[in-house]
Formats: sequence, structure tokens, C-alpha cells
Amino acid sequence: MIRFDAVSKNYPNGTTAVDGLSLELAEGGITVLVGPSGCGKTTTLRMVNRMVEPTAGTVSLRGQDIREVAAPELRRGIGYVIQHAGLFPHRTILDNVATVPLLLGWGKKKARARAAELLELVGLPATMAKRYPYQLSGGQQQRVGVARALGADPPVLLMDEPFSAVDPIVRGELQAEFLRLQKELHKTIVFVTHDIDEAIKLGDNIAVFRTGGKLAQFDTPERLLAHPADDFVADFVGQDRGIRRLSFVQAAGLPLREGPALPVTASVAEARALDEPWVLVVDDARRPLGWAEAAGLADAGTLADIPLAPLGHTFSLVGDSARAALDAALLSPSRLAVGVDAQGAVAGVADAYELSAAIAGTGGSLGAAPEAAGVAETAEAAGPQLVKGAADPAAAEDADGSGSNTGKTGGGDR
Ligand SMILES: Nc1ncnc2c1ncn2[C@@H]1O[C@H](COP(=O)(O)OP(=O)(O)OP(=O)(O)O)[C@@H](O)[C@H]1O
Repeated sequence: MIRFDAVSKNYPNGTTAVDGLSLELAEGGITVLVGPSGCGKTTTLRMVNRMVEPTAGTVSLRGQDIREVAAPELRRGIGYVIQHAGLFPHRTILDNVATVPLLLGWGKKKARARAAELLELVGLPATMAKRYPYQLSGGQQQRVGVARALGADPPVLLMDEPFSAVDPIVRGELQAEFLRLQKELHKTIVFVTHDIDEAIKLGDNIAVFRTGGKLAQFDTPERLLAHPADDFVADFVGQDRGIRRLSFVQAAGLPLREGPALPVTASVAEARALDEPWVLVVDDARRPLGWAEAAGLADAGTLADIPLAPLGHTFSLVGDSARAALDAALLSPSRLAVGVDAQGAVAGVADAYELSAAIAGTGGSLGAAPEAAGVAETAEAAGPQLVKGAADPAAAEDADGSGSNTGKTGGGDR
């Protein structure tokens, strides 16, 4: 719905900021523009709302050349969010957010009611409405910036490095919140960042630019990681793209086997009899409680009487990615990843070798025992599949409402 046709921008000093860009951005999706400093991302973004006019070519919005629309009218349908939020320092938070509705002549009461709604939408408590920007943290200010951009409910949002001025933890929270919001709002979003991790996490599609304002590749995150167009893109997406690609493979497709598992009511003698270095201890609903190390087992009593090594992560077959599964295996004291179903019950286990073999498509199932067979067979039949959204544990948990019984599934793993 936003289309660039052979668009270039040359500045009078001889700089070519954007060079012959042709690109079509999907309606209702997030397109991320990413690339090294000075490669023309911001210039491209600003050509959408006519803050920058192209030297050559055409930008169109829903089929209409944007030069045919007066800039103020065009911008009414396009929200704009920038780094450091750009709030008005002498206006309260509520009035900052009410700015656009007021400009549209909504009347004070209605504009403020809308602003209060928007603050709630971006996850800010009502008590902040009366504060001034300097009384908010950087992350909170960015939320206000997003709320303000949504003021007139524009179908298009332009976001220029909106989360790069905050620390990594707050950035992660803002990104998760942003994805949640987008699930509700389905805006057409153009998002500029220089951070490839952010691009992969947020983008439905990613346009990678190289210096000189040239488009190097336009693709989904999965394809960018799997099939970088050339050495520049491969370098830019990073050496660990093999691991990161696993974020797009569903854990549901991985074969699991029944692990050495016993209920917490079982005797220590039963655990010893399994002759395994580690035994997974489960509750009466087969939810995992922890690992018992055979070497440390007492002579008598039940598994309830002994201290268990923590599970580490489990991974959910509903919504988690293969990367979360591999992570779970590597972090587990037994080196076995525990897969749980939608109810949080143990579906089976696998070690890193089995998981990587399965992911590489060379098998990996080691004969599922009866309890796990159903899951394992279904999983194998389906095979690892490329999915959208499997990589975002927060989103996945939202989607299936399950998460893990430990509350520690996966990890921010894209
Ligand atoms: N008004 C201007 N006059 C001259 N050159 C400009 C102007 N604005 C931008 N440029 C140049 O155009 C090129 C692209 O700039 P742009 O801001 O689009 O890059 P960017 O990819 O967003 O960079 P960054 O990640 O550093 O923000 C740069 O070389 C920049 O110096």
C-alpha cells in the first residue's frame, strides 16, 4: 500500500541519500528499514510523509501519488514517532497526547478523553497524565510518543529509531508492547532501525540498505537469515544467523522421547533403578518439578524428600521456537530439554544433538515411548515448520495463553 517506484534523493551537495529505490510495503504489516549509518533509512521514511521530496521517482499511498495530496492532509493519516519521543516539555502528558485530536478540532473534552484512552492503550497508568515529560523515564516518554502518534488513529505509522535511546531491558519491554499493540491495531508501519536484532524481532518484512542509499535485500526475517542475497547482507545479519534462524522454526515440529521421569511420590529406590544420571521429577499432572541427580540420592524415602536441581527453562510445544528448545537443552542440568504441552505437562525430552539433527532434517527421534509417542509421532509427521511469531515468547504466550508451568519458557531468543 506504500509504494516506491524508482525513487532517488540527491542533495545539492552531491550526496545520493537514496538511489533508485523500488519497494512495495504491505498494508497492515511492519516493514523495517535497516542498514548502516547514513545509508538512507531516515530519508526513505521521510519521503512517505513528504518531509523530504524525492528528486526522482514516485511514492504512492494506496495507489495515489502522494504529490497529489497536500502535505498537511497527507500527514493526518500518518503518525510519526521519533527517537527521544520529541514531546512538548511544557505540556502535560495528557495534553501532549491530545495534541493531534485538538489540531483536528475535536474540542478539549473529547480530545482529552481520547488521550486518556491512548495512554491506557500504551500501558501507562492514568496517574501519569498530569505529569510533565521530564517527570517520566525514557521508556515511559517513548510510550507517550507512540500514544501521541496514534492520536488521530492514522492507518500509517512512521517510526524512526523509536526505541534506541533507552536501555536494552526497557527496549525489550517496549518492543514486546509494540508487537502486542500492533496485533490489536494492524497499522501499516514503517520502522527505521540500525539494529538487525530489532529488525528481525519486529519486522514482517525487512529492507536492508547499503551505504549509498541502495536496497540490498527486501525479504522476510526468515529468508534474510536463511538466504542473504550477498556477502554484505550476510555480514550485516551476523555470524550467528544459523542459530537465530531457529527462532522461526516451531518447537511443535520437534521429535521428543519419553525421558527418565517419575512422579514425586515415587521412591528413591525406583529412581535408582532407572540407572540414569538424572531423573525428571513430575507432579500428579505430569508437570515438571525439577531434576533429581542419581549420584546424590539417599538410600530411602521418596523423591519428595530430596532437593531437586532446578529445571532451567522448559519449552512449550505450543508457541515456542526450536531455538527455545535448544536453549533449554543447553541450560538443563541433565542436558535434556523438557518439552511441555499446552497444559504444562511433560510431553517428552530431547538433547541438543537430537534437536539439532531433527532441525537439520536428518531424523533425531529416538523411539518415543508410549506416553510420549502421540506427541512425538504427530510432531515428526509435521516436521519442523517455518512459522511467523514462534520466535517471540511473549507473543506466543499471549496467543495460546499457556506459557509453561515454570513461567520460564524459552527466552527472548530472536
Ligand atoms: N539535508 C541534507 N543535506 C545533505 N545531505 C544529507 C541531508 N540529509 C541527509 N543527508 C545525507 O544523506 C545520507 C542518508 O542520510 P539518512 O539520514 O537518510 O541516513 P540514515 O540511514 O537514516 O542514517 P542514520 O542511521 O545515521 O540515522 C547521509 O549521507 C546523510 O549525510
